[in-house]
Amino acid sequence: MSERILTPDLCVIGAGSGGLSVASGAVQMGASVVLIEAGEMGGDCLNTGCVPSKALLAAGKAAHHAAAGARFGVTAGPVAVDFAAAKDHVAAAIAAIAPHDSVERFEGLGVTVLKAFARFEGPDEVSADGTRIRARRFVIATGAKPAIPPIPGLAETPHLTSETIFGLREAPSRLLILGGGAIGLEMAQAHRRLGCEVTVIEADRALGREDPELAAIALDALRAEGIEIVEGARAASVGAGPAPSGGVRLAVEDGRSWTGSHLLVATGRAPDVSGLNLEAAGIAADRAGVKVDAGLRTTNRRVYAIGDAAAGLPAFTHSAGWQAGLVIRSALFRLPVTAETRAMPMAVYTDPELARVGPTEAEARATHGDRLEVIRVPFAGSDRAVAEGATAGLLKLLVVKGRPVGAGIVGAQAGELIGLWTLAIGAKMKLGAVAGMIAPYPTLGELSKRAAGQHFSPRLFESPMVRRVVRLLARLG
Ligand SMILES: Cc1cc2nc3c(=O)[nH]c(=O)nc-3n(C[C@H](O)[C@H](O)[C@H](O)COP(=O)(O)OP(=O)(O)OC[C@H]3O[C@@H](n4cnc5c(N)ncnc54)[C@H](O)[C@@H]3O)c2cc1C
Ligand SMILES: NC(=O)c1ccc[n+]([C@@H]2O[C@H](COP(=O)([O-])OP(=O)(O)OC[C@H]3O[C@@H](n4cnc5c(N)ncnc54)[C@H](O)[C@@H]3O)[C@@H](O)[C@H]2O)c1
Repeated sequence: MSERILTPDLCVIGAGSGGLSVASGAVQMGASVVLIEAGEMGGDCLNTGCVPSKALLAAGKAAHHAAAGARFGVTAGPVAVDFAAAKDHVAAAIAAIAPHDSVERFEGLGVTVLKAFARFEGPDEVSADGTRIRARRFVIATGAKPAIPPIPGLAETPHLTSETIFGLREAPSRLLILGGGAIGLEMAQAHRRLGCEVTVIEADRALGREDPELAAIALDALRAEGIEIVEGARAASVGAGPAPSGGVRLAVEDGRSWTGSHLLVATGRAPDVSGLNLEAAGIAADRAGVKVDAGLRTTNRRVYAIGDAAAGLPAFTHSAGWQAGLVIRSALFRLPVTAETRAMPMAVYTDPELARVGPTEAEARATHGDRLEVIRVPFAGSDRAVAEGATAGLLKLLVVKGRPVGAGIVGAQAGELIGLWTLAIGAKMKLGAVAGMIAPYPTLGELSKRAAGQHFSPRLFESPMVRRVVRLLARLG
């Protein structure tokens, strides 16, 4: 049988958040596109990442609210959790979104989809299950995999990762979670609220990349729900738990140990470029991922890399989607692009949520020194937060010369609230625009207006000059 040879404008490897966005955008703008996917269409986000994690958190939230109505004068009977039914909700959420990412939809758009594993055969050729693709441009969008640390005993001990935990049909009675980052804490709260005992063991600081003042509010809330979060505890060994209960035993460097029915390893993710034969195409990569320049080109100028597979870029679905847009501009329209992450937001979807755009206070202080102004607005000052009993929260705004450079929010709806600051920072708006905005009352959105207003209040309310002008005008009648 002779080999099939395809010669599209664009060949995209990986049909996850990044690859799907490039393929659909490019084909709808008239490019011929081949999209190659070895696993499930939709990649990590749809199948083992964002969607199942947010669906499981939603199930946990339902259980929590059912049990927490007494302060509103609402009580029901004892709350019963059917863990398998919660997993049915997770599966239903994936199934509802899957058609949007499906082979059928993409072929309907005109993309040639190959369900196969891709590897480079040379600088301008990729092969996939007997098909050779010689494209004008290639995009590597192969994502990342859970990174499993070399802890003695871990490889031999059954453990879960984000790729397997959503498949559990029975609730773990006692879940140990290694790693207090986004995955560890989202999974901790979802499982705790669905009735599991949960301990999180973190080598450093939980939510360690976030502002400690904001992280502390989220961590206090999680601890108050009964989640044990142990910080500064680096795992030293893993093995079977004591008979007869068995399970898993995890020991940390200072000698303490915990036993659990299950262990989730959530210690970060590693770019997935194995088997791509990058050397054949002259593409440099290391443990951080495929090396890219500011225009997302690899060391082979025909080839771009985006998303979790690319080194040094924020590893989120919205980040991969935004990079896809840049690649389309560069590859199809030959316009110069720069992957500048100044206005890249992030959110951790625990309750309360924690969201940020721009640097943390410490990072901004290192860059701007004394020019940095820090404005804090507690959620307790929001009438809406009081009405809803959601006063645990803080908005922290970082300002330099009258413009916002960063915002961090912990509290209800933080992931939604960060949108305004993402726009303001991205568009380099002045704070006056946000201070002058009319926010509906009572909304949490008023917190943003109030933060911007706080920048002006000393200049308005404590200024002798303003007082003199007002008195003068009053005398003039
Ligand atoms: C538990 C969890 C929760 C998350 N929650 C969020 C969230 O709430 N918000 C958010 O923004 N991000 C979240 N993320 C991160 C998000 O899922 C990733 O950043 C995003 O999926 C990266 O997209 P990508 O296109 O780079 O890779 P992926 O979506 O992983 O897609 C890569 C695809 O490439 C395929 N592939 C790999 N190698 C080959 C090959 N050689 N040939 C053919 N195909 C190949 C893979 O099978 C895969 O389908 C979460 C991640 C996890 C694990
Ligand atoms: N809401 C979201 O946007 C969201 C949710 C989940 C995942 N994600 C993406 O997935 C990525 C991976 O998430 P993650 O939580 O696995 O990684 P992470 O890097 O955010 O956190 C991993 C944590 O594990 C700790 N750790 C590492 N080795 C350890 C050891 N031996 N013992 C104890 N602790 C150890 C680290 O100190 C770190 O705090 C995130 O960075 C993010 O890009 C995003």
